[in-house]
Amino acid sequence: MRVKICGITQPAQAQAIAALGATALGFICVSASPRYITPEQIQAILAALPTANRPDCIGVFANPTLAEIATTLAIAPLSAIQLHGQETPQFCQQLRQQFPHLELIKAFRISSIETLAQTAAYATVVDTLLLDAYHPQQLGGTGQTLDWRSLKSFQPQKPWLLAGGLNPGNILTALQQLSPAGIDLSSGVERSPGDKDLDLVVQLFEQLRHRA
Ligand SMILES: O=C(O)c1ccccc1N[C@@H]1O[C@H](COP(=O)(O)O)[C@@H](O)[C@H]1O
Repeated sequence: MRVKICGITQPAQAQAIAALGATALGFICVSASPRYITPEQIQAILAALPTANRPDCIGVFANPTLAEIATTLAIAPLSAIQLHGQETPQFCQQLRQQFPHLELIKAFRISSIETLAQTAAYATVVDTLLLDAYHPQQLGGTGQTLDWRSLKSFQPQKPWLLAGGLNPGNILTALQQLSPAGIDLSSGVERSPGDKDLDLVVQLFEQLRHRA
């Protein structure tokens, strides 16, 4: 299972989290977020990571322009882009055409079970879907959980990642109910926004080992 730790801001924490077993690291490219880092800061983190068994490096954007993504990629060679705003399938298609080597992840902030239907329109234009909890004022990193039971019937045509308020204390409960291709954690493994708590990341992987 993929394990993405998001909201990384420090090279040493990125190295430690990769060594603990994270398969993906997320970098927040949304300037309004307290976890925002510049393309230059991302570049410094990528340079600190080992080249062998390197985790996927994912830039998280919300309603970006193609030019903004291109500028970021020119500085920081990310392997994937996560779109966390109201990006259309047409925009995803354009992004895919411009950057065919990138994994495209489309995030959906789910306010009700009915909103899951919108994911179908993206199945052919992205590689991976991601479900996060809805918050009226914040785009992400909210610490709010989804109603996992209501997602049991979610069987999309693409692999999907579960996000939203996951932490070492609730991850096994979530995974008893759902079988996503991966999980995505941010505020549930940090001391303050962008400052990851390595003890909590260790606890997360201990919990995941119990499941195996
Ligand atoms: O983390 C942020 O600050 C953020 C800002 C803008 C868009 C997305 C953001 N984070 C994403 O939120 C989810 C889960 O967060 P949490 O575990 O509930 O704290 C994750 O997909 C992050 O990529």
